[in-house]
Amino acid sequence: METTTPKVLILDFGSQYTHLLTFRIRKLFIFSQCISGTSSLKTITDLNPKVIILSGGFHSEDAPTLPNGFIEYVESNGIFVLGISHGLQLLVQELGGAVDRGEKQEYETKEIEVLKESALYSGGIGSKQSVWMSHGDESVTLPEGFSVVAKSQQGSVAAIENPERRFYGLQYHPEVTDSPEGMVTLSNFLLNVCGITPDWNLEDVLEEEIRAIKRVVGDDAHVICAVSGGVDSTVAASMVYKAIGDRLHCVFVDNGLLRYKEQERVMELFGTDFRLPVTCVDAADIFLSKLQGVEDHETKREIIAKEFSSVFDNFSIEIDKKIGKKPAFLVKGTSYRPIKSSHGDGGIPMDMTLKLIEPLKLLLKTEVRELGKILNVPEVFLKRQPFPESGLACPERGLGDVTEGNALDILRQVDEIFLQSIKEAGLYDSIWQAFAIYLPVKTVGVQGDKRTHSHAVALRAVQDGMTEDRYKFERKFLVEVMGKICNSVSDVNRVLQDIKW
Ligand SMILES: Nc1ncnc2c1ncn2[C@@H]1O[C@H](COP(=O)(O)OP(=O)(O)OP(=O)(O)O)[C@@H](O)[C@H]1O
Repeated sequence: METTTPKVLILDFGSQYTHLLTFRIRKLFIFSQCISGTSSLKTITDLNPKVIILSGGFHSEDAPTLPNGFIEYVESNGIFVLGISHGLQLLVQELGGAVDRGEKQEYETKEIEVLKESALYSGGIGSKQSVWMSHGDESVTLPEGFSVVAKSQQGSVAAIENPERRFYGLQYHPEVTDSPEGMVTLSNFLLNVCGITPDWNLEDVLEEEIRAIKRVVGDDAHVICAVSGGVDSTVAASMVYKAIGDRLHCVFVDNGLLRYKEQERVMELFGTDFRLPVTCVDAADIFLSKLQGVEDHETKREIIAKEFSSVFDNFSIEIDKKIGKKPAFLVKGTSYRPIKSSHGDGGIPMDMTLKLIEPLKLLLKTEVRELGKILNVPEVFLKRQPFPESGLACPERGLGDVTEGNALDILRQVDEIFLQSIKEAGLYDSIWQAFAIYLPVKTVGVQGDKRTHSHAVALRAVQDGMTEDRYKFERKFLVEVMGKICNSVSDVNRVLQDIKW
């Protein structure tokens, strides 16, 4: 079975829920993949999907449209198409219908009524249901051959279909929990309407990836795996180890941008909890000297990527000296991540002589964790919260020149107090990612009985990596942590809470 060819291809037109949709469909044991709504027809046809979902998004004059020849391609290949929200309107327009800036703008939970029998609403869905609507435009004229399957309370179109031509549309978001019967509707569509067999599972993914790694690497070549101590690279390393055994050489780089005592902690984890062959390269001085005085995020990223590349190239030369065989490949653990991720990096591109292998790049972090369980990776790795490749210099953690004064020291101490307090309160496993942010500004405060002119820092915690919702701490917890930070980290007199939406 092909486990990495998507049966469902989602064209992303910018909705905040698109990645949730990808995840929810995979939870139905159907492999779905999301690509940009501006992708070319060739990119789409190369992926050879059985179903295409046009995601929601924002309507504007220059919003992307479907590529030329899209309708001819899907119809001549028997591909089913489902438009969701903005995607429904795109479909309507593309097929000759009309969409207008509606009077009935709906951004809330609404009741819809199913008006006719449809395979979309079989399996015990009531004729009335609550759904999450999020749209300003509405379809005023449907293309020929379409019928309205459901309407909202306000009388606007909620679901449409043209079964003969395999086109369907939902004006609401079935993937969010505010549409309680949405997942049954999606499952009806994929299983009953499109006839997809729900047979995707991570055991098969693992087997297929191991076969692919063996095929690419061959019987002789050696491989470097860049491990950060995080979930993804540990799982990737375990997977590659299973495929090629001792021809794998793992490297952990201390780039001077790691968290408090991270080098010792990670090396201890690899030494005691999980015996992978890991070498630690201390490159802190070189990374920090290159970053000196740099404030621009993009420049920081480029410098970090370049230095990582040269560390990996040098490591392969060292291995060559030791065993007389130069590794030809570099494995990275990069997993699939929502574009608007709080993670910060989005994967740093590398320029190296080594050929890159990213065996997890189509899997979501929750899926990587599942895969890790199958591979018996210890829980202590699997439960670790994500930490970006550019570390404390990531644009969301260290603003401005992170080498200035004691910025990194401050950031490490504040981050450590925050994370330890979260662990002591038993909250670590309920939070997707929590971290401190260094702000390059000084504020006036009163500490003890003297006025101080010290740094402000911020704290951020994300509840869920998919929706990016913030974690809602109890006020008492925050007051205590903030007090602890101001009392024990010299040079900090103000702590803010980051509640970025
Ligand atoms: N300090 C480091 N030393 C060696 N490799 C690293 C280091 N930091 C990141 N990497 C490599 O870069 C990849 C991408 O890092 P990033 O943190 O952005 O993504 P990730 O998918 O969360 O990975 P992980 O869960 O392994 O940290 C990692 O999977 C790993 O292969």
